[in-house]
Amino acid sequence: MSSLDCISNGTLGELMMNDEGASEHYRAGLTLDKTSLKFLGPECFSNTFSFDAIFEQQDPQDRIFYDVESIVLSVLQGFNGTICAYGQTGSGKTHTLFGDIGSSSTRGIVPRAMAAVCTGMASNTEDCIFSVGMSVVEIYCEKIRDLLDTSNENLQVQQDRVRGVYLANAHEAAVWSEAQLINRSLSALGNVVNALTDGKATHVPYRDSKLTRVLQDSLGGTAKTALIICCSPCMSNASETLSSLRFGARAQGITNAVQSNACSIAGKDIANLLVAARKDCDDLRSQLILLEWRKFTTSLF
Ligand SMILES: Nc1ncnc2c1ncn2[C@@H]1O[C@H](COP(=O)(O)OP(=O)(O)OP(=O)(O)O)[C@@H](O)[C@H]1O
Repeated sequence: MSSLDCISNGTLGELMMNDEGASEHYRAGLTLDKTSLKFLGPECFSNTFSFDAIFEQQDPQDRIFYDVESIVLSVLQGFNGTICAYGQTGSGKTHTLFGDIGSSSTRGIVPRAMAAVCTGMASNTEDCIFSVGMSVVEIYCEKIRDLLDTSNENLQVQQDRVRGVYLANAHEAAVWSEAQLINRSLSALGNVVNALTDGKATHVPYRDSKLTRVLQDSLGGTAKTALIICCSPCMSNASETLSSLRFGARAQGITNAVQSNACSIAGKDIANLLVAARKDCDDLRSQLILLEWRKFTTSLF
C-alpha cells in the first residue's frame, strides 16, 4: 500500500502585495520547514498543514521533478503512475507541469518525465520488451478532447477487465453551462476524496464525472500517484488557497494498492511465442503471395 504523495507548490512564505496593489505587504502563508507550513489568512486566521514536500516560487523545476521522479521511473517496472496538479486558475499548474518546454533548466515535469522514460528504456540492460503509448487529453466542461487529434472532441471513458479505464471516441449531447460543468467535476473530485478517506463510505462515486472516472486508478486504485497543490500568493485568493490546502491534506489519507502490470515470461514461453510468431509470418506470407497472384491474373483479363 502506498499513500498519496502530496506536494504543495506556490509562493506561500513569500511577502506579497495586498489586494489594492499598494506597497504594503502581507504574509498569506509562512513556510515553517520543508514539509509543513502555517497558513496565515485575513483577520489572523491560521492553520498548519503538513505535506511530503513544500516548494516555493523560486525553487528550480529540477528540484520539483526530483520529488516525483520515482513515480516516473516506476513506470519502467510496469506500474501506472499519475502526477496531478490541483489549484485555482493562475496558481501555477501549467508552469509546474510544462514550464518552458524548450529550456533544459526551466522545463516542467511532463518533458522531464518523457525524457526520463526514454533514457530509462534506452539504458535498460535486462531482457525487457517495453510497450509505450502516449495520449494527451484535456478535460473541460465534461468533454475529453484529444489534443493529439483535435477532431476527437469528445472521447468517451470506457472500462473493461483487460484495459481497465480507457478513452474511446463517442458523441454526447449535453446542455450544461461551463461553470456548472467545472463545478460538477470539482465537487465530484471532492466527493471521491471524501468517500475514500472517511472510512465508512461503502460507495466511491467515481462515475459522477469524467475527471473522476479518468482518475479512478489514481485515487484509490493501483497507480502510484503524486498530487501537487498549486497555491496563489495573493491575499485576495486566500480562501481558494485554504480550500486547495485542505483538499491536499484530505487527499493524503488515500491509500492505493499499487500493482505492477509487468509480466515475466519464462524461457519455455518465449520459445512458444517465437513458434507462434513464425507461424503468423508464414500465414501472412502465403496470403500475400495469393493476393499478388490474384492481382496478376485479373490484370491479364
Ligand atoms: N513558480 C513560478 N515561477 C515563475 N512564474 C510562475 C510560477 N508559477 C506560475 N508562474 C506564472 O504565473 C502565471 C500563471 O501560471 P499558470 O499558467 O501555470 O497557471 P495555471 O494554474 O495553469 O492557470 P489556469 O488554470 O488558468 O490554466 C504564468 O505566467 C506562469 O508563468
